[in-house]
Amino acid sequence: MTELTVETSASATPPEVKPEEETGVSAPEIAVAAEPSASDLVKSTFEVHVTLADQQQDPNSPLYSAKTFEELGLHGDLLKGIYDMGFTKPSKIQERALPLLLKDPPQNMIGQSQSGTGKTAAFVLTMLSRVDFSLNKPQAICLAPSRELARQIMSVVVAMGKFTPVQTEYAIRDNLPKDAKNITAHIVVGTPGTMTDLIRRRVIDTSSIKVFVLDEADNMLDQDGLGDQTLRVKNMLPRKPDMQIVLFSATFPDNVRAFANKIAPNANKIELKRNELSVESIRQFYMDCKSEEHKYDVLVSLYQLLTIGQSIIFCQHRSTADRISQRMTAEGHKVASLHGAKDATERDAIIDRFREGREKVLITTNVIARGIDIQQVNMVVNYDLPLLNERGERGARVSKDDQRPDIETYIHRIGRTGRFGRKGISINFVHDKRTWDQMQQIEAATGRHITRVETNDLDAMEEQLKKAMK
Ligand SMILES: Nc1ncnc2c1ncn2[C@@H]1O[C@H](COP(=O)(O)OP(=O)(O)OP(=O)(O)O)[C@@H](O)[C@H]1O
Repeated sequence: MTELTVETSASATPPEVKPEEETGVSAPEIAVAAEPSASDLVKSTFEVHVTLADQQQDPNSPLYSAKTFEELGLHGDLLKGIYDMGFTKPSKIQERALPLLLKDPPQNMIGQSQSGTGKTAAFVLTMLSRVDFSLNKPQAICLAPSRELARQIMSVVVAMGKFTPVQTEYAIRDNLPKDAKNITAHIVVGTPGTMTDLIRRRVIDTSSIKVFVLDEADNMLDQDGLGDQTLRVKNMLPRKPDMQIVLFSATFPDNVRAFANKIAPNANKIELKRNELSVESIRQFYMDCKSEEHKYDVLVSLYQLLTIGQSIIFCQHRSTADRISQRMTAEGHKVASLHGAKDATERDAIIDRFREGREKVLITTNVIARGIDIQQVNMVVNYDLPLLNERGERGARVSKDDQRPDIETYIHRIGRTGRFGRKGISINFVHDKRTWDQMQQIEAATGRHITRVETNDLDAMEEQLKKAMK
């Protein structure tokens, strides 16, 4: 391996790995308490349960925990990429997941960790370290639920693989010419519909694929949403024993977990406790609005606060996102709006401008509720709470009478702030008994308190929220 001289500012005191008392799960399992580290931005404490596929092995063994990137046996070019990105030591999830992901023979992984804790680097490193760069064929496929997230994942592949000869290609809509032939890139990142299309048309030859990654896996396997297409991709991959299937998300609701176990059999598992699904560094608030119309006035009164850092406003429908962004723009406020009805080029331009900080306020739908990592976002507003329809489906139209909040989407939405230990605030707008009840259900399910913010006294409101942002 190439020798590296690495400057690190970290004086990491590795947290102790503590054996867990009886957990009630048949396979070996431990709890790892993540302790605050002065040199690290990850200050939250949370527990993960590690369950090894091989029940003869001890998950408590140092073999399954890496306090440094060096001890993972990565190629020097990859280590260089990691340090070039400014990472000095593995985050909690990386510490636990990477030894399992990189082990030979390859094993499947179902990994859960809170939003903004570094799951992407874990699966990107897995793909990069398994690819044979001398073979010009696709060897790793990664699927994500939106083009925005696929593009972001690709930027991590490119940054981390900067010192390697890795070649990459997108499988996202309107990216390749219609007559594109035979992709020779090593790693292909995309959305399930376009990936299916490219494999079917034999533009992607899957015979050498050895790593299959699903980011936001619960969403990708959601049988009412992307599940069918994801399954189609999976079924077109070669059936070989060393195929590594890697599923990651911050949420794995019970109904998806069973399906995940089928898709990734005999997987090593890292799981979060049910009431530790969202990070502590996100302070959650709500505002009592008098009516649907009053929600707009309250949003406008927040404008100064929204632009202190950057903020994302989530609406249930594209039409609402368009309506409020047009109205705010007409009234002289600078806001951008992004949703799935816009064309690909426009979507790319909008998210890129927001990423560069050229737009401060982004009004959007669930399309970017998951995965998007923009560290300057310190505020998320749920203009509408995320809802499921009466059949428990997300993404489909929800009528006024539907009652159930979409807890998973809520957790992902607020996770757009408070990235990697940074502070962030989220504000829910409630305006009647129905939305109040929905918020109560969210509070109960996530186990995190949601504090009321004064809407009548603007100065008091600003003071309260500014304090929480510091
Ligand atoms: N070891 C590390 N050291 C420093 N920063 C890191 C490290 N690992 C990841 N990060 C940074 O942490 C941020 C969040 O990481 P990432 O986007 O992978 O989170 P995630 O767990 O996938 O979140 P989500 O569930 O929202 O998708 C990124 O900006 C990433 O660059």
